[in-house]
Amino acid sequence: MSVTLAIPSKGRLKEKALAALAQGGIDVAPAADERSYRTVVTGAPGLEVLLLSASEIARELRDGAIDFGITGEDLIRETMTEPQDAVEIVARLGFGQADVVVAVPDAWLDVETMEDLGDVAGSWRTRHGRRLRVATKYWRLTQSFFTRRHGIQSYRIVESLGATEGAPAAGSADIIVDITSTGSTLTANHLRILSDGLILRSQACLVRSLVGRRDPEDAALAERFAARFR
Ligand SMILES: Nc1ncnc2c1ncn2[C@@H]1O[C@H](COP(=O)(O)OP(=O)(O)OP(=O)(O)O)[C@@H](O)[C@H]1O
Ligand SMILES: O=P(O)(O)OC[C@H]1O[C@H](OP(=O)(O)OP(=O)(O)O)[C@H](O)[C@@H]1O
Repeated sequence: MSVTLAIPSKGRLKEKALAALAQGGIDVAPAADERSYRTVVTGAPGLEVLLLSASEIARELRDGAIDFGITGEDLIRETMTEPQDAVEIVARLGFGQADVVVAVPDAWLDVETMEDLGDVAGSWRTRHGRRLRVATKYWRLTQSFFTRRHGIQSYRIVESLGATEGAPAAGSADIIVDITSTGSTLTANHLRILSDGLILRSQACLVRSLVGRRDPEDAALAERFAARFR
């Protein structure tokens, strides 16, 4: 009988995820072999805690390869088309707060709103001979916000794997969609958030996978674990 929970193996969410579990009476210590991604858990019989990267946790929840995960809501929504069919957000944990936003160069004085951006995107091709380029690692969230929510059709996503805020200055994109918390990276790169450019307010969540069948004893154990954090 066992239930699996994955928590971030590194990065800004790791220590706070461990603290959130400790607050719920669950202590997680590294395995004897420090390079192992397994852990030693006390305070929750039958719970196995694994260390994975934050984005990997979202994928494993989607695929039903783990029962629970702690990761950012942005990664959950970016990884799944219909998150409500694949996962349940058991609890928002109050750390890892950051916003996914649309930001344009400061110099674009006439572009304040998504509607303004739609106008610019519409005429971009005629003026520049190519579509408006959006640098992001959030292509699913970007498409859904630009196309479905705001009816903007003419743009191209340039996939960015890091330092997204640098893309406009580097000339590899015109605008960006990225995560921000204090706003200092945007400011340092002379970028400004559109007034209605907030795509998602994200924070770290305890998430349960709804995918795959489990035996009744494991399901009961999973339910008791979820209830501790609801
Ligand atoms: N500046 C920030 N402040 C707070 N939370 C942030 C910030 N930037 C990113 N996050 C959140 O942290 C999570 C990603 O964590 P982290 O950056 O530690 O992972 P990562 O190491 O980049 O993950 P992976 O290796 O899986 O790509 C995301 O859910 C994101 O919303
Ligand atoms: O609004 P701010 O407080 O400036 O934070 C935003 C920055 O934080 C994250 O990057 P991070 O520093 O984690 O580097 P990363 O791109 O390697 O994740 C994110 O990708 C932004 O670039």
